[in-house]
Amino acid sequence: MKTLQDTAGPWPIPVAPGPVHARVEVPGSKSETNRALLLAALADGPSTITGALDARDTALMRRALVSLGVQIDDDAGLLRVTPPQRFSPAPEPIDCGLAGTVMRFVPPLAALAHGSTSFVGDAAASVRPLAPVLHALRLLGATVEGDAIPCTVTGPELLEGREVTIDSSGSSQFVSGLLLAGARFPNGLVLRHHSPTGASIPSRPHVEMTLQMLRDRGVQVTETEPDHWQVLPGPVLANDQRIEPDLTSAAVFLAAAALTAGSVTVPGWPSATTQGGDEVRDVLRRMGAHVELAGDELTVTGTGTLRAVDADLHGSSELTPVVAALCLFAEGTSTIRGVAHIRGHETDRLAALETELHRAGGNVRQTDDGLEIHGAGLAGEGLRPADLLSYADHRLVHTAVLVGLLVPGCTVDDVACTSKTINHFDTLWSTMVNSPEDHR
Ligand SMILES: O=C(O)C1=C[C@@H](OP(=O)(O)O)[C@@H](O)[C@H](O)C1
Ligand SMILES: C=C(OP(=O)(O)O)C(=O)O
Repeated sequence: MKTLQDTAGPWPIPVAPGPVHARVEVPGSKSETNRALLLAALADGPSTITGALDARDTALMRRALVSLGVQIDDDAGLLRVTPPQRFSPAPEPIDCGLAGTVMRFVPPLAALAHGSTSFVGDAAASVRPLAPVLHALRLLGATVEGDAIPCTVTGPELLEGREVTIDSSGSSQFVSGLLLAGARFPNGLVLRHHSPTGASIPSRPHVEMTLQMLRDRGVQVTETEPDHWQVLPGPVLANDQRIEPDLTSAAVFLAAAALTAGSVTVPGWPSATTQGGDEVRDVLRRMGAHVELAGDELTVTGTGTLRAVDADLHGSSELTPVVAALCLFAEGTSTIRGVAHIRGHETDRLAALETELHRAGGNVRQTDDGLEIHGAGLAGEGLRPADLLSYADHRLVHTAVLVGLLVPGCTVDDVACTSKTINHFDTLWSTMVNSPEDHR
């Protein structure tokens, strides 16, 4: 089996030899891990984190925090995080890679260091929106050069501001990043979202995740009215956190069951969660799959029927690339709506999905806020083998492997970019596709 290490060129996507039957242990949530790391760095004493995701985005977060003076020890997967007395400016530019959570969550923390910290990233990072966070830091009293990656944040002796209004319709991470550090600003934080066009904050469950993790650490944060938060200044209490599996990462594996009339089980599924990826259960059910949560095991069983769906993914926009692949094989015309802002994700996902699904013969059109997909049915009528492109976007690889699962002869150019959220994705995927039935 070819793995990332020996794959230089396009990766031949494994074709389903029949129904996929597998049990897949999905790594920890990127969103929870990076919040837990950041909050541990801001805490009043050492914290531990178990089940943390170990992938590129979390490695970048760890390195960023260490360069600001945080100590992180890895004891066979148990992370011990010890905050410094006071953050020190990073001696070298902080590499954000293509991680939204690093580029939006770390600058507010860097503003607490007295001195200058620079931020750099992958080529595509510089077109991801960041200005609202940097604008807020200026209002709070930091000096900021730049409006995107690369940029430099210089913290004063004391941040004197308190009230900021930003437009967070481009990403929920703007609000999350400011709220996460808010209790450590000397005057706390009063934060409002206001969009001149009336556009709302996307990926709302991620804001709930931020609020819940703050409250779990004793931070007093209230949503005084819709889109208006107040964070009181005070300590962030150290704690010990266990990270849930990443439910958005799980989606691509579960989708394989729906596409092949197979059955995929993901253990560790939380009964209650703030992860937007949990929405995948509802989408799969509405498309015709059988979805069952027994204890903490989620099993999706394909029924051989895949119905078109009208899916508003405004709250769970990360799911769009996987849902788009499912819609490609559905019976009838599907609509994905509410996700205009994913043009600012790792790539312009609406344009990329339109182009790549076309490449495989799909009948797909991007709309103002989503996609319209005329499904080819599970028989894949009219679809053809294609050399699919990923645009350095891990979730475009997820789309590609689902297309190639049913359309023999497809490749994807950069399977290695999946390491953003899943290490060794190619091995995990090939193993799942080729699992013998008795390995359920
Ligand atoms: O806060 C977070 O951890 C995230 C928020 C969401 O961002 P957007 O609001 O930009 O969609 C999500 O898509 C991203 O993958 C992770
Ligand atoms: C949008 C995503 O990532 P990021 O955290 O970099 O915004 C994603 O993982 O789908």
